Amino acid sequence: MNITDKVVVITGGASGLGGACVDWFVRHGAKVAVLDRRIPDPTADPQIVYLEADVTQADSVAAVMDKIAEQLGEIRVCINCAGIAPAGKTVGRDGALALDKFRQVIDVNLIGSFNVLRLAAEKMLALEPLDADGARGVIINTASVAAFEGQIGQAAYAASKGGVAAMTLPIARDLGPRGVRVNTIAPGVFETPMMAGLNEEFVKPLEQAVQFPKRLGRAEEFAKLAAHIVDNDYLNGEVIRLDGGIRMGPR
Ligand SMILES: CCCCCCCCCCCCC[C@H](O)CC(=O)SCCNC(=O)CCNC(=O)[C@H](O)C(C)(C)COP(=O)(O)OP(=O)(O)OC[C@H]1O[C@@H](n2cnc3c(N)ncnc32)[C@H](O)[C@@H]1OP(=O)(O)O
Ligand SMILES: NC(=O)c1ccc[n+]([C@@H]2O[C@H](COP(=O)([O-])OP(=O)(O)OC[C@H]3O[C@@H](n4cnc5c(N)ncnc54)[C@H](O)[C@@H]3O)[C@@H](O)[C@H]2O)c1
Repeated sequence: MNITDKVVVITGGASGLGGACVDWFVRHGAKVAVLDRRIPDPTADPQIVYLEADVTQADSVAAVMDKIAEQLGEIRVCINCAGIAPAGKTVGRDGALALDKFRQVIDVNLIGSFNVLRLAAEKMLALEPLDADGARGVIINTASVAAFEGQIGQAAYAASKGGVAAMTLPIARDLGPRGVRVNTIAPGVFETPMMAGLNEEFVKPLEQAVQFPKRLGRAEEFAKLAAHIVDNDYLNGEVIRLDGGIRMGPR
């Protein structure tokens, strides 16, 4: 799908990987709607609309989708980057992990992603096809390598990202007949404010665990893959690791 003048909804676009996607898609001529719980001072850029919303809230996200369609036009791409990655051992020094802590991670990362994509897909399915294939839209979710090799303290996070990875194909099967492609990126370890939450002593082993290049990923490298997924009409139903070949150890 050619991205010029298309409307792209990016959750978590106020920071990190989502923010890099905002920059990339604006630079390549898209109209971008940022859905985030933290909104920076709205830019003067007419190509970007910032909308404050919590991805876990059904009604507010539905209202925001309506606003985006009214303000920017037909939603053709939805990129789910909003997420949290708190750590907590199943049983830590303070005893069993509080269930609400586990629930919150699932709520934001898994349920929040589904909440947004289901409403974006509903908008896409009502649109005219863009080409002879019948393409109507593209959805990209964000999992993590933790979905496959979660570390100590990542039970909740890994479960949430495992769910994001696992739902990719069934949602692609649901939406394929109506021309919407669904893929998921599973990033390795990327230089973002989220990673800054991890003690430096824990980051070094992760950097060393990357096969090549031995460094953290750059947010623009994530955006470049997201852009390729949108551009390549034959990519569908896939979870794509973007990780320099890292296979994480227990810690
Ligand atoms: C409440 C703690 C705040 C932690 C913030 C976490 C931010 C996470 C940011 C990640 C964002 C990127 C996510 C992305 O998808 C990619 C990845 O998944 S990269 C992998 C990210 N890894 C983690 O998030 C690991 C999470 N786990 C931990 O941080 C810890 O295990 C813990 C849950 C905080 C528990 O640690 P402790 O309470 O210290 O208990 P332990 O028994 O495990 O510690 C014993 C001993 O080992 C040392 N240690 C603990 N964790 C690590 C580690 N990850 N690397 C190296 N060493 C570790 C710990 O210091 C103890 O040493 P001691 O004090 O006994 O000398
Ligand atoms: N940074 C990494 O190494 C890495 C690796 C693998 C996967 N990921 C995933 O990539 C995504 C982006 O991570 P990042 O590193 O850019 O993090 P980040 O913390 O820089 O950005 C996350 C954004 O999501 C927003 N957000 C969080 N909860 C929200 C909610 N309930 N509603 C709306 N917005 C919400 C935050 O406000 C923030 O702007 C996350 O899903 C994360 O789990 C990150």
